[in-house]
Amino acid sequence: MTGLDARLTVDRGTFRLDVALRIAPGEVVALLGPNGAGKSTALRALAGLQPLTAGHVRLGDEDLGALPPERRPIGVVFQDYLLFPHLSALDNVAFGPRRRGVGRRAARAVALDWLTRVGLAAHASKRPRQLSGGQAQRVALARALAVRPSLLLLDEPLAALDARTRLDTRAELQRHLTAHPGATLLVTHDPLDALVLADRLVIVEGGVVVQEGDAATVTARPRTDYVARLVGLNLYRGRASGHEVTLDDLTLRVDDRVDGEVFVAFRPSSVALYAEKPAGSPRNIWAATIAGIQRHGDNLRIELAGPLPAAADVTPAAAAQLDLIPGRTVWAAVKATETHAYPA
Ligand SMILES: Nc1ncnc2c1ncn2[C@@H]1O[C@H](COP(=O)(O)OP(=O)(O)OP(=O)(O)O)[C@@H](O)[C@H]1O
Repeated sequence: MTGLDARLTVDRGTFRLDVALRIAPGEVVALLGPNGAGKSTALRALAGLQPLTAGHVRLGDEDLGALPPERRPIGVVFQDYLLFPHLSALDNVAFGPRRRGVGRRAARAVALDWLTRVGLAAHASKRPRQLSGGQAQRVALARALAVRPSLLLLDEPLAALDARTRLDTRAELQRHLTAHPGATLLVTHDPLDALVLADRLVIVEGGVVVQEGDAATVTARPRTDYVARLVGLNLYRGRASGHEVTLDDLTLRVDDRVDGEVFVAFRPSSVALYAEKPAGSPRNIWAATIAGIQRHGDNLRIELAGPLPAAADVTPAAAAQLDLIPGRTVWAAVKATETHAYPA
């Protein structure tokens, strides 16, 4: 198997996508980004469904640029699975091998093998409309893998599924991706899909890559507001000198020793709220206005406005005691040891 080396430049009206992507054989890369960032455009460009303005798509030594979509050694799973409605599950999966010149019987044998691997051998003769959403998605995966693609493209493969089915299908997908010897690109909105399924994250915003790396690094050191929200951290940019970081309206004391332009991040659960200003404390303390309150798992997530816009997680009991209502002023505190500062 060979890896992917792509430079994708695509102009679509006023939007320009310009990203470089390398994926090693066996590696799973998640492409994450907000709506309109260019994820689908990148996937379609790799599949040959969207012409490049400039750049290249190579798999090992092979240049795919001149190949039409159906001749590319690529398997694609779309969000809405796009199975052929008039073909059985078996023939849907056999379609790829048949198209690549495999005889009818042999193609069906390959298809049955793949349906067995995704646990659907008993449903081989069913039409797509007789399958559940999760089953149809597994048939789509079997169909994509049946051609043994050098590059597997997954476009929001779990987005159309309900929560329970999603959990099961994600676990199953993980098994198949681990076994897949080729490169995989997973386009997703869902940080959980990315963290569970991918070896590496590539984050695009406005058509360019804003951050990439393994999950541990990206989640510990977000570099944009979008990434910070994705991983659930408060994020600020400022100027550091020693253990002090000067932000727009506030100076934060941090544990890390840093100098120059830095990011400071901390968890919403690290922010404590008080009705009265806590006295004699080594913590960072600032006055904040409650801008919003939302449920967040078992806790409440409080949106704070003021000199340091932040999210704070508090227990419902604490919220009741503090009488947290929108518009109220509270004191927020975070310990230096709960912050994380790193070069910008
Ligand atoms: N048919 C089109 N013609 C012109 N511009 C388009 C077209 N489709 C999309 N775009 C532009 O391309 C940009 C990227 O769209 P794309 O669908 O790739 O984003 P995305 O990251 O996949 O978003 P989403 O998560 O919403 O699917 C959009 O901002 C949009 O302005």
